[in-house]
Amino acid sequence: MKLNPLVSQLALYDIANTPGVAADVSHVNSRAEVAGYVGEEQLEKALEGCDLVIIPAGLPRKPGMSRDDLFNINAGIVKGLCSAIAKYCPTALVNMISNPVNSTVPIAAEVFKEPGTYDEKKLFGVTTLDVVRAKTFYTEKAKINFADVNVPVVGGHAGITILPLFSPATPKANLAEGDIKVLTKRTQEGGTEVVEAKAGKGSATLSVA
Ligand SMILES: NC(=O)c1ccc[n+]([C@@H]2O[C@H](COP(=O)([O-])OP(=O)(O)OC[C@H]3O[C@@H](n4cnc5c(N)ncnc54)[C@H](O)[C@@H]3O)[C@@H](O)[C@H]2O)c1
Ligand SMILES: O=C(O)C[C@H](O)C(=O)O
Repeated sequence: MKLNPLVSQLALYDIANTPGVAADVSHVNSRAEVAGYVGEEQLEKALEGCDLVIIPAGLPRKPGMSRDDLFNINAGIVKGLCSAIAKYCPTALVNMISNPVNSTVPIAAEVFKEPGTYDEKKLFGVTTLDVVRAKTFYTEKAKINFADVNVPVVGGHAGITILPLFSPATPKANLAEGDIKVLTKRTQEGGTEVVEAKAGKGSATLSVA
């Protein structure tokens, strides 16, 4: 976001350690001014005037966990943040990263419906990672150039709800049905692949960006 030329102000909010992250990010050479806010008492200031709110707050999975196992803790965190969004920047676009995305997006919708600020065109679950993975695995298997590869992915962001569509993928590669099954499964399990490789030290962060 700091590198995005459309961003003029970047407000970082966390319950801890924001000043350090904000100082670090502020040194990226782009026009966006960076401010760090820490703790609930500064949430109002962080959100005031925001056009876009990106929510990556909450627990990541550990090996052996499903995204649903994060529900109890992350649902509460998302609910709190969305209530504040409804109050302090009710017209902002909201990008939900916190898992389980299949549940945190509907939670956000319900929170926004209460004060009447819900707009289905302004609430998004972040599933770009599924597209990134599908493109990478397809490109490697098809032995084609990475430029201009397109693989649509529909559905949600957990296991079999992630549905990569390799048949209409371009450029066409005419992969065997068995290969498509393997690529589909690997895309659906991409998050688990990273969580297991990180062995308890978090989930995907680099491929997301
Ligand atoms: N949708 C996706 O593509 C995608 C990709 C990667 C991670 N995730 C999800 O994003 C979430 C965060 O993952 P991570 O690896 O960045 O975890 P992390 O532990 O590195 O960061 C989570 C941050 O949330 C903060 N936090 C906790 N409660 C908060 C609150 N009430 N308000 C604001 N901040 C709060 C923590 O202090 C921490 O800094 C997880 O649920 C993870 O599963 C989703
Ligand atoms: O898999 C996870 O827990 C994190 C994220 O949703 C991912 O797809 O990498």
